[in-house]
Amino acid sequence: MLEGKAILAARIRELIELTVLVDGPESMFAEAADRVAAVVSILRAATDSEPGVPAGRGWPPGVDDALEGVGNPLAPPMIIGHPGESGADGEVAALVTLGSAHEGAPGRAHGGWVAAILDHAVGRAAAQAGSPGMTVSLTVDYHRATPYGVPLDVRSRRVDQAGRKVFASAEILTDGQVTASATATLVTVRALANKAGGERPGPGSD
Ligand SMILES: CCCCCCCC(=O)SCCNC(=O)CCNC(=O)[C@H](O)C(C)(C)COP(=O)(O)OP(=O)(O)OC[C@H]1O[C@@H](n2cnc3c(N)ncnc32)[C@H](O)[C@@H]1OP(=O)(O)O
Repeated sequence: MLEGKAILAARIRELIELTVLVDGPESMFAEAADRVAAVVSILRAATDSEPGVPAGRGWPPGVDDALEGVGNPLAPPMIIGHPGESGADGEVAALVTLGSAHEGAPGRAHGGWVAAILDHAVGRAAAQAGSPGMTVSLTVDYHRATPYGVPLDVRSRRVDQAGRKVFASAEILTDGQVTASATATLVTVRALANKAGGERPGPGSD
């Protein structure tokens, strides 16, 4: 594990939260922006990559993953349960805590983030069931407010399979109540199936 990267990402998440929450004089923002620019230049000096080029994160999800990567400041991150902690019948259990930066309607998580969590959860469930694939259809039902600032319990499972199509479902719960649920169709992709436990193909492989 890249511990230093995870620590940096955690600090950046804090920075994002505070940037959303804080109000203050222009001078404070200017000073903070200058200091952030200094940090950016440290990282820029260490890479030839340009922002926006494919990161080639590949498979399986790693430290830079968009949802569960502890080294990716955009990832909440989602903590996927150890197989031993999974729910019954091959359920995948995960925990995720969103913050103020993920707010949509006042006081509740943005529906897009809720959908992203559910999308990732069904992907994880398909992979755990031995059929890693890509989501081709995701139907989300928003039952009640999904809060931020508290750990959310995420459950997912493969429901069925027909040829390359994998059907999966997932829910987000808080205080034992389902706030959002999803059903999904994924299509198994040969490169993922071949590499589920091994090398990491680039994005767009099939
Ligand atoms: C472990 C970590 C989990 C990470 C989870 C991340 C989840 C994601 O974000 S995945 C990224 C978002 N999804 C995508 O980018 C997928 C975009 N789609 C694609 O690239 C292509 O559709 C691809 C490669 C998956 C499949 O293409 P292709 O191999 O040509 O399959 P295709 O023949 O069109 O379809 C296969 C089957 O799926 C069905 N299908 C395709 N699209 C849909 C759809 N939207 N709804 C229902 N069924 C569909 C087809 O009808 C076909 O069914 P059948 O076998 O019965 O004829």
